Amino acid sequence: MHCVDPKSSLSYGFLVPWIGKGLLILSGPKWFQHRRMLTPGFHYDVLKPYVKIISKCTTDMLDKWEKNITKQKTLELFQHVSLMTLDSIMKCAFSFESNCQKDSDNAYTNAVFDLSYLANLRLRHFPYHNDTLFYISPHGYRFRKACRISHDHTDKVIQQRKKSMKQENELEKIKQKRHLDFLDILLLARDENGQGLSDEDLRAEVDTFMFEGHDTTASAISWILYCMAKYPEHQQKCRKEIREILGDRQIMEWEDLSKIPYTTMCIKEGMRMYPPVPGVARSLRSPITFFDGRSVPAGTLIGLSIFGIHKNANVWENPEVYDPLRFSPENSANRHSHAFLPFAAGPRNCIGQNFAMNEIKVSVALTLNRFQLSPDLANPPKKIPQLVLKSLNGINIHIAKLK
Ligand code: HEM
Repeated sequence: MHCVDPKSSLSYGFLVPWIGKGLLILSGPKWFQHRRMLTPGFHYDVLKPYVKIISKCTTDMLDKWEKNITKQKTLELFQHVSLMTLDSIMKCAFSFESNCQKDSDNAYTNAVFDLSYLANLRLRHFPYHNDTLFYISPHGYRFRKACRISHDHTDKVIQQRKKSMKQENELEKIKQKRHLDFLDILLLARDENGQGLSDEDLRAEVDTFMFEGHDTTASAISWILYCMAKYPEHQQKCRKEIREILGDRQIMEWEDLSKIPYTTMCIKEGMRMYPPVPGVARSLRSPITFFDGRSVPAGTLIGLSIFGIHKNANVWENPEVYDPLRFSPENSANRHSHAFLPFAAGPRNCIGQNFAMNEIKVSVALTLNRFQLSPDLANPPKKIPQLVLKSLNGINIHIAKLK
């Protein structure tokens, strides 16, 4: 089961000083052991109560928008949505009240922005592959500073929980008070020898989930809302569907998630055109031969462009056209299972994909229920592939409050 191609140490190694050797980076038996240990953290019973939490986090974001409407003409989505997804991953996975949506300038999200920019810069700038050269450079200095901010943030979350667990001391008491969250699962996890996670492993997992759990979904939601702004006819259809199930309600419930098929198709088409994780890399364990006879030897570093796969004109007719009906059951039936890969595939696929889809559905539905979105034609986004897909000039739209 754990005989999968390892992550390329060149591309992922630059992330280690930041997110440590957590699930995203690990390979071999240790990855397998962690994956098995963490999978229960994404069980349906665990995810169910998160829908209300995410609804509340989205509502807090939308309330802020409503207040800002008169002050500013355009809204840069990514910064608002990042704070919302950070708020919700902290509340859901770590039961941590950060109030991060209250400050417009959050040290952790700013640090994540810097870290993903700098890790990507390092990968593309050959002299920076050398540790010493990188660390003595101004970029290396900024990277270390941002790492410290990020680690301080995660340490605070871990320490607070360890303290409260000591006080409560009994699992049953915790269970009665609230759902077992991801951090409980990490702290209570034991291997076959009864051994828990070391402090280093624990922090790596918290850092990994804190980052993976908010930056990716922020990218997904921002680009999907941008598509909604750009294609008003689809926006309107989604709104109609959403209002039919919500009625007078302002929050989404678990049962609603499966009742918005058109919106779900629009979400998928948004992720096809703007894949939040634009590519992955592997080091080949064994040689592969392609259908045309060409082959690549073992040990080769492979970069796989999810962005490119989603634009493959042999699979997607007119790939630059936004057409949610590509994802109707009829149109999807005969498509290759690996033609659409926002969450990758196989044993190293995204462990958080159900969490992510729920969060995207809730936030898109509640946003469209309350606001009319239109594009800022003077300032269209300029895509930049970092660890997640971002825009050089932000993702700007106009919003208007609906009755
Ligand atoms: C729209 C949102 C998301 C997208 C598009 C996405 C995409 C991906 C992709 C493409 C991978 C494979 C990476 C690789 O092979 O290098 C991955 C892995 C991973 N994702 Fe996500 N992800 C999302 C949300 C999340 C969330 C919400 C979490 C956690 C709560 C999460 C946690 C992880 C972890 C831990 C891995 C590594 C899994 C392993 O290797 O066993 N992701 N994700």
